[in-house]
Amino acid sequence: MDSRYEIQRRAGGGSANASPALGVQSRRRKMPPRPADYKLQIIIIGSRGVGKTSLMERFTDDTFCEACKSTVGVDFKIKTVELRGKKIRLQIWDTAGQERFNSITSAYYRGAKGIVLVYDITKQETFDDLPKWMKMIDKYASEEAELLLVGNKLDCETDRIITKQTAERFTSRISGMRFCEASAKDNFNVEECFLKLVDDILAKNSLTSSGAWTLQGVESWPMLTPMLPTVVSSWLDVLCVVDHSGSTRGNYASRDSQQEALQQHPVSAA
Ligand SMILES: Nc1nc2c(ncn2[C@@H]2O[C@H](COP(=O)(O)OP(=O)(O)OP(=O)(O)O)[C@@H](O)[C@H]2O)c(=O)[nH]1
Repeated sequence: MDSRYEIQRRAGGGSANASPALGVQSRRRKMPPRPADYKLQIIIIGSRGVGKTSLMERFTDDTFCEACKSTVGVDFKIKTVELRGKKIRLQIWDTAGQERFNSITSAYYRGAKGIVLVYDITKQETFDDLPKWMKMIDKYASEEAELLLVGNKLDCETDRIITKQTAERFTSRISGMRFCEASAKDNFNVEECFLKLVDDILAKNSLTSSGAWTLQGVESWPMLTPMLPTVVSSWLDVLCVVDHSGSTRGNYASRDSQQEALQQHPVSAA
């Protein structure tokens, strides 16, 4: 197969009566965190119920939801990591697995530097669906995107249907695709998988080339900056806060609003 399947200002700071020690501490608190050097987008795709949201939430918040609602359209979360001496802000897009949302989710493939394709090791049909997802990748994603196949729900070993070897065989047919197994529930191998993907992206893209984005700060959004929670500072985050009343995650279920957003703020800098 040839195609590639926060600083809140603390009260007390600056008081003339404050002890010298407190003054030092207060000044320290005012030091802003070092800004991220780069921003990358990662998209998580795969069939319904395989654990895409769970993997994202485990990686970004270290939480697990036993009875999550199915994703509608797309959601995202932000996580900042340090790799290769650089601070990288990851924008992780979690897509709906239901086919009826494909027309919405497909618009998010193009800006992604990394694609996480997930199946459930206990559900044959989610593995059988992989070629269909590869077609989506071929059609909508950048050829430069790094691919990672994740067999999720490894805690359910006794119910395993898809062997590791079967998945490795599938992966070997796809140029450059990596494979790992993980459990969002047990927090097994989740961070490792994501970090490996990010490292691959960094290795492939020169950090100073157009392959990675130089972070654009919120300074260019003076009217909106006071509205932003700490973790939300890019233009796209601003857009989502406006749309979703302070939520740190976005959700676009409307194709019109999504297209409008993409037109006003192109996701890809390529
Ligand atoms: N045992 C086990 N259950 C998991 C794991 N990851 C997710 N689940 C469960 O699987 C179900 C679906 O998880 P989600 O994260 O919502 O799956 P999704 O792929 O985002 O689903 P859609 O949004 O419908 O596409 C939920 O009941 C989760 O609690 C895991 O690693 N192990």
